[in-house]
Amino acid sequence: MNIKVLQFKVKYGDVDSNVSKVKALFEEENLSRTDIVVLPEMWTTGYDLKNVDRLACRNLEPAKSVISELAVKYDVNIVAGSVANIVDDTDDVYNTAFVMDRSGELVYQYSKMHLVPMLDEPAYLTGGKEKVDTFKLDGETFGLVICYDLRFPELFRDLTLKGATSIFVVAEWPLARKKHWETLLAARAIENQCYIIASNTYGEIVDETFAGRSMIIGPFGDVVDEADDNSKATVKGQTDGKEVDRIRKEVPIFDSRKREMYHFL
Ligand SMILES: NC(=O)CCC(=O)C(=O)O
Repeated sequence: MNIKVLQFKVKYGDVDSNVSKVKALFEEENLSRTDIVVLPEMWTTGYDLKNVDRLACRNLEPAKSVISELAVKYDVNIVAGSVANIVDDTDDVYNTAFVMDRSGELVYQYSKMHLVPMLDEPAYLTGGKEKVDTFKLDGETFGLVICYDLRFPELFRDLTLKGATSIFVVAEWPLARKKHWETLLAARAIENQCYIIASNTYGEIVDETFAGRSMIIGPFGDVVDEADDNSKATVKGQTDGKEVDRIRKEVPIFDSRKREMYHFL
């Protein structure tokens, strides 16, 4: 699968501008041989949490329709990062990631379960109550987590044991913890012998500076491609199930596991 991760600067609290930017980026890219396009976390609003009740999508709209149209227009699957989202006529706002296939159909959605205290999410958002699951795009099995979830290896192991050979991490990860971002992404790839496809925003956005460094890491921990920490970029790479099989034969950790010896898994 040919993947493109779009690294761009999310505009704080300006849904219209962010939607226009995403449409323009799709227009700019040559997507004729791309299978999956990936966006970052909270791309419609940024971390404007004080206004999130007013800015949030409702049942993923209008973001879902925009992404659906782009998927059909460019014949591409889209891992549409995440958006602030309210379900039906409730008051709770979730940080919800979603995925649309080439025909513009919703394939998967997941609301972030680990809310990040360092960005004040628990004060404004409600944590997702559904477990993560895998989903298929063009016959390949994927997983998806959101930003702070990166610090919880249990999720990645769950997804890998359910058959994911590539896991997306959609994020707005601050520069202050860039080292953690790079190290944990590599660790999750190495320990699960899978591709990690990570999208982030960059630069100073009101009171936080984000780390950029969107990247694709292979199942042996090698960086396939990465963006720098302070500019717009497109990160490109391919996933290959045969490479995952090869690495898992070479270092057979899944055969060596001792499930009965672990307290939690
Ligand atoms: N948006 C996030 O979840 C940021 C996570 C973060 O800052 C960290 O884990 O460190």
